[in-house]
Amino acid sequence: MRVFKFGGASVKDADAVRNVGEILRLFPEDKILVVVSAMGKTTNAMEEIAHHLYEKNYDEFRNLVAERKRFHLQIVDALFQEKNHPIFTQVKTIFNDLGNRVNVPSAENYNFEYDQIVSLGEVVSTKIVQAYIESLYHNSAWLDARKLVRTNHAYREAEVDWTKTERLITSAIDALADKKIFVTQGFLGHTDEGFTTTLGREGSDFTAGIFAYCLNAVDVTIWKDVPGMLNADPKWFDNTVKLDSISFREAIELAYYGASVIHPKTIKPLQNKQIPLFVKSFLNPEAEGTVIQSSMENDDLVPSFIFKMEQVLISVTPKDFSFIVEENLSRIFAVLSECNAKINIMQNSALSFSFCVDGKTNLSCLQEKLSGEFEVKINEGLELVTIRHYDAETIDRLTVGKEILLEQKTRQTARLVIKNVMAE
Ligand SMILES: Nc1ncnc2c1ncn2[C@@H]1O[C@H](COP(=O)(O)OP(=O)(O)O)[C@@H](O)[C@H]1O
Ligand SMILES: N[C@@H](CC(=O)OP(=O)(O)O)C(=O)O
Repeated sequence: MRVFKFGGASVKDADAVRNVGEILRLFPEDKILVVVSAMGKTTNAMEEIAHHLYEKNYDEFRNLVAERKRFHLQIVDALFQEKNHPIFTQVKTIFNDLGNRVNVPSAENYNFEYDQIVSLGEVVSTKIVQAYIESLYHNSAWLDARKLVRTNHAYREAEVDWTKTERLITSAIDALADKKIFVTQGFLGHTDEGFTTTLGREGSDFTAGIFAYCLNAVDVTIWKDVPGMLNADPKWFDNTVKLDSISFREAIELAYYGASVIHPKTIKPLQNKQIPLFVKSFLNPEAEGTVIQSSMENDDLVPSFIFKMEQVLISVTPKDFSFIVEENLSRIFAVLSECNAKINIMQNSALSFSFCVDGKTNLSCLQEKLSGEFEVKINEGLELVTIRHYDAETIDRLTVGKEILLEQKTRQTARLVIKNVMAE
C-alpha cells in the first residue's frame, strides 16, 4: 500500500479534483490509500458555522451553511455530467442535516460540538473525491475515518489509541481486498462510544502517518502547492532552496519549530517504521520533490529559516523576590494551561521567567492570573526566528535593523526573538 495525502489547496475546486484524478493515473500498478482534507478554506468556514450555532446566531449560521452547500454543489456540478448521480443528494443531505441542527439543543461542551460539525468538511470532500475517482477508475472505496481512527475524548486535540486503530484499519482494508484506491478523511477520529473527534488543525498530514504506520505502507506522499520542503516558507521568502533529501529527525525539528508545510506529528510514526515520506508538488507531480528518510547526510547543506510573526514576549518576576524555582515555575505552567497558552520559546534567569506566545493567545487571562504573585511585562508585535544550521553571517544579515530581545543557540539551531526597530 502507498499513502497519498491531498490537502485543502489540492481539492479547492473542480479542476483541482480533476488533477487528483490525473495524479492517480500515474500509478496504475499501486494500491493507494488517499487521505483528503476539507476543500479549500472549508474548515475555517465550518469553524464559523459551529461558533454561530453554539452562540444561537441562527441567521449567520443558516447563511454560512447555505454558502458552503452552494460551494460544494458547484464543484459537484462541474465534475459530474450525469445530473442524477447520487453524489448530488449526498452533498445536499449533509448540509440539510447540518442546517437542521438549529432544532437540536447544543451540547454543553463546545469542543464536542465543534468536532461533530467541523468534521463534516472532510466528510463531504471525501464523498465528492471518491465518487469522482470511482467514475474514472471503478475500483475505489470510501473509508470512514470516524470508525477507524480510535482516540481519547480530548475533542479538538484528540490523542490516537494506536493499538485499537491498527486493528480497525487493517481489518477494514482486509475486507476490501478487491479495491485499489481507498479514500478517507484527514484529521478525524472517534471515541470508543463512536463520537467524532478531530486531531488538531492541519492534522490531515498526521492521518496519512497514522494509516501508513498501521498498514506498513511502502511510502507516503504529501501533495502540496510547493515543489517540496523548502529552506523557508516561500510566502515570506524569495530565493528559497528545495531540500532534496532530509532525515526524519531534521524534518521533525523543522516542523516542530513551525515549518507549516508538514504537521509535526506526522513524521514520528513513519520514522518508527522507516517509511519514507515524499513532499511533492501537485502542480508538477512528476518532479522529484523532497524525500524524508533516515539518512542525515544532507541535513546541514543549507540553513533553514522559520518565522513566527505576531509574537508576544511575556516576562514574569516573583513579587516576593524569590528565585525562579520549581514551585513558582509549576504555578506559571498551571496558569499557561488554564489560559490555553502555548509556549514557543522560554528562558529563565534567577529572578524572571520569559516566554513567547502567539499574538492570538488570551493575554488578559494570563495577566489576570499571574499578576497576583508576579510582576508581568508584556512586549507585543515581535518575531520569533529559528535558523537551523546557522552561521554568524546569516544571523547578522537577518538581524540588521532589529533588536534582539531573547536569543538561544545550540550547535544546530539559533532562535531569536526580535523587534523590528526600523519600523518604529
Ligand atoms: N519550509 C517550507 N517549505 C515549503 N512550504 C512551506 C514551508 N513552510 C511553510 N510552507 C507553506 O506550506 C504551504 C503548504 O502547506 P498547507 O497550506 O498546509 O497545504 P495543504 O493545506 O494543502 O496541505 C505552502 O504553500 C507554503 O507557503
Ligand atoms: N481541514 C483541516 C485538516 C487539515 O489538515 O487540512 P489541510 O490539509 O488543508 O491543512 C484543517 O484545515 O485544519
